[in-house]
Amino acid sequence: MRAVRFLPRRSRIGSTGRAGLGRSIMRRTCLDGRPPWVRMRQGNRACRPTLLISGRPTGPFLDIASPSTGCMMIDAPRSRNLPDLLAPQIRLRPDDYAVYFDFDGTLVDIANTPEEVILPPSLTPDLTRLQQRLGGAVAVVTGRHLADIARMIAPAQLAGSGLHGLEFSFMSADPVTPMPEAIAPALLARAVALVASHPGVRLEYKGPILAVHFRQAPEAGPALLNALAHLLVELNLDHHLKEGRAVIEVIPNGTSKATALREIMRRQPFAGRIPIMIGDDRADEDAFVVAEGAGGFGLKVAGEHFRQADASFMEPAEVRAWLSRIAGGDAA
Ligand SMILES: O=P(O)(O)OC[C@H]1O[C@H](O[C@H]2O[C@H](CO)[C@@H](O)[C@H](O)[C@H]2O)[C@H](O)[C@@H](O)[C@@H]1O
Repeated sequence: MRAVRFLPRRSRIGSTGRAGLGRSIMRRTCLDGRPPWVRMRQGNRACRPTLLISGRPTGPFLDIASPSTGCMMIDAPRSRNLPDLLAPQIRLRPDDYAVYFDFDGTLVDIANTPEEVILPPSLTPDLTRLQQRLGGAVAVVTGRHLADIARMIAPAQLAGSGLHGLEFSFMSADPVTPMPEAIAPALLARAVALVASHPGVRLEYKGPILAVHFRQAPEAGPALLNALAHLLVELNLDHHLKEGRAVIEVIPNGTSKATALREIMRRQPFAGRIPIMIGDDRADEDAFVVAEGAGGFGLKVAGEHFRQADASFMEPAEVRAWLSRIAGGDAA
C-alpha cells in the first residue's frame, strides 16, 4: 500500500450535505505538493477513492486518497456510514483487510438462552466466501467456546479466539491452545448457590469462565453483580467481572478480547492488514481499541449495549447483509 502523508494544517472547505458521508470534508495538502482532492466521493463517481490510507490516525478520521489526483480527507465519518465506505475498499483491496466478528448479537440475533440461537442459512456460505476472498483473514472473536462456534458454523472453519482470549484456533496446523485451568471449586460452589437463590437466573459453566445469565430475570442483575464482586474479594481470586448483555462473566485477569485480537493480528494471514472488528458488547470494546490503535476500525452493532445513534449496524441482520456484500454475495 502506498502511504500518503498529510501536512498537519487542515482547512474546512465544506459540508457533505448529501449522502451522509460525514459532518464535513477537511482539506489537507499532500506532502508531495499535489493538489488536494476535494470533490465529494458520492457527488462524482469519477472521484471514487482508490486507496484507503488509514482508519484513525489521530481521531475518528477516514483518510482516503487517490494516488493520481491528490488526496481527500473525510472528517469524522459517522459510524452509520462506515460499512458503506469500507465495503468497496474491501472488495477492491481484499489483501489489505482482515475482518473479525463477534458472534452473539453480531453474526446471530440474541436469543433467550445461548442454546436457542438460530443460525441463518446464508451465514456459513457467506463466511466461507469472505474467507476465500480475504485469503483466510476472517476470524471469530467470542466469549463462547470455539468448539461451540465450530459446531454452529460447520462446515465453515474459521480462525479465531474463544473464551475472551483464553483459547485460539488458527487455520494452519497449529492445534487449538490447551484449555486453561477450570474455575476454582470454591467459586463454583458459591456461584451455584447464588444462582439458586435467584429464580430464572442460569449459570453457564465454561471451565475457566463462569457466565451468570439473567435474561429471564432482569431485576436480579444489580444484586448478582454486587454479590459476585464481593465473592471475588472474599475468595481473593485473580479474576474480574465483565458485564455483557443480560450476563455477568467471571473471567481470569489478563485475558480479554483485546489480548485475543492482538494475538490473532500477529499471525498470518492477519498480520499487516487493516483490522475491522465488529461487535455488540462491552467485551468487544476492548478489541475495538486494539483495532483502532492499529489503524483499523471498531464497528458497533446496536442492541442492549450500543445505542443506534452510535452504531454502524442497527442489528445482526445488517451485519449479515454487509458480510454477504463484501463476500461477493451481491453486485455491490
Ligand atoms: O462474544 P460473544 O460471541 O458475543 O459471546 C458473548 C456471550 O454470548 C452468549 O450469551 C449471550 O447470547 C445469548 C444467546 O443470544 C443470550 O441468551 C445471552 O443473554 C447473551 O449474554 C454466551 O452464552 C456467553 O457464553 C458468551 O460469552
